Amino acid sequence: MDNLALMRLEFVDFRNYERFSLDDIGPLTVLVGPNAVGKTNVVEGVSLLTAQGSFRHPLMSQLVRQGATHARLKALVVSGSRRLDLDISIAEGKKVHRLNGKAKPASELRGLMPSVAFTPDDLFLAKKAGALRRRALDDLGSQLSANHYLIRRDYEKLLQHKNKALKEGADPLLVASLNEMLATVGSTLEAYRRALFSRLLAAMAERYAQLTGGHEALSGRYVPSWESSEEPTPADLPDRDEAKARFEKALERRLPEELRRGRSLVGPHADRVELFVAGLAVEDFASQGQQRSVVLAWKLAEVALVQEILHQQPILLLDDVMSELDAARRRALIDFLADDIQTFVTTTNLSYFDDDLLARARVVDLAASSPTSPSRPVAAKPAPESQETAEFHSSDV
Ligand SMILES: Nc1ncnc2c1ncn2[C@@H]1O[C@H](COP(=O)(O)OP(=O)(O)OP(=O)(O)O)[C@@H](O)[C@H]1O
Repeated sequence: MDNLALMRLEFVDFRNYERFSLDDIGPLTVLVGPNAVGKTNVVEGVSLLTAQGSFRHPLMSQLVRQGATHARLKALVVSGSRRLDLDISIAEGKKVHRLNGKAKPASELRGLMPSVAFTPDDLFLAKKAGALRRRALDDLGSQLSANHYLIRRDYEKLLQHKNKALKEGADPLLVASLNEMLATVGSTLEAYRRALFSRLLAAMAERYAQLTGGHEALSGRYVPSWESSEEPTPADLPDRDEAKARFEKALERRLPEELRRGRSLVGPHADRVELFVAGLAVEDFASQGQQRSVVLAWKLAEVALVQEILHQQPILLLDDVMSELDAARRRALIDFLADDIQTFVTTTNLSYFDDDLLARARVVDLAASSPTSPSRPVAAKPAPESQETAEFHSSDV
């Protein structure tokens, strides 16, 4: 396994930071501070530099500090004698990625230094079988395979084009010709998603069993929008050619309805990613605790898949999730951190962490160096020896 490590971070005019830098980053960094100090912004910066995208899916302009014209993010990543300088500049709605000073398309950089983020919003992964689960699959797939990223991007462009045409009451012949392209691109995207979901599900089921003592089984299926959710199990899904043929038929069948309603009704944007605990749909039947275990299993499975497919340890970004988990699930997550996965954790309160973990962590108090909230001690636990502050200047917002 290749173990690239993030050694240095630097932001200029990114989110609330005029300047932020962190050096000599170790295996475990705990970013602590009160609400709105900029904890999520730091892990978002790491996500942009590593996953080449943000788990918040913001507009480009939102990343640039209010009042500034452009933002710059830099990271130094090292593995033995290998050294990578990653750099992103954002200005006028454009993002330029550089590797060792050379501009590169983001699609070439994905997977180089992958990361897995776990944020409170991920808890919604357990609540609905639609958009969020599809997006989580595509975000993971985009880091694991440049093709997944490109095919998803092409599909979204085509879909936008088709929706615009439908809205403007375009000629059915134009829509039919767009459908031809959609069938090819859409069935490929679906094939990527289905293959990825089947691997993710296997890893999730294993982790779910570990988290719950094996008392109940987690299962799931990927249901294409052209399929009835009542019938098939994943094993029954057809091969790629047959799937494309069925998708084409559904596009043809539903064209009159699409023309009438002015939007696209069938395709991977409407597929369902279904999950069941003991045979019952997670979003409808699972308890809050079961839903949290499902999400934790999903995230741990993402880490496992990155290791398995890219032979690379991902960086783990845990944004304010400790407060969302109960003691048992917190323990499970902390035990997982014992592995050699470079991790950033944000929290408002260090009491969620035990002494063992704090002893091996570097605790960075983001409030201590802020000009708007001058040095204050971190609450709840005595500051460990390694506690320090980051060098930064936040804006007045
Ligand atoms: N483009 C921007 N320019 C200036 N400030 C911004 C920009 N984007 C976000 N902010 C500000 O950054 C601040 C910190 O946000 P962040 O989400 O990192 O907080 P946090 O420390 O994670 O807080 P919480 O504990 O409440 O989640 C917020 O007050 C937000 O308004």
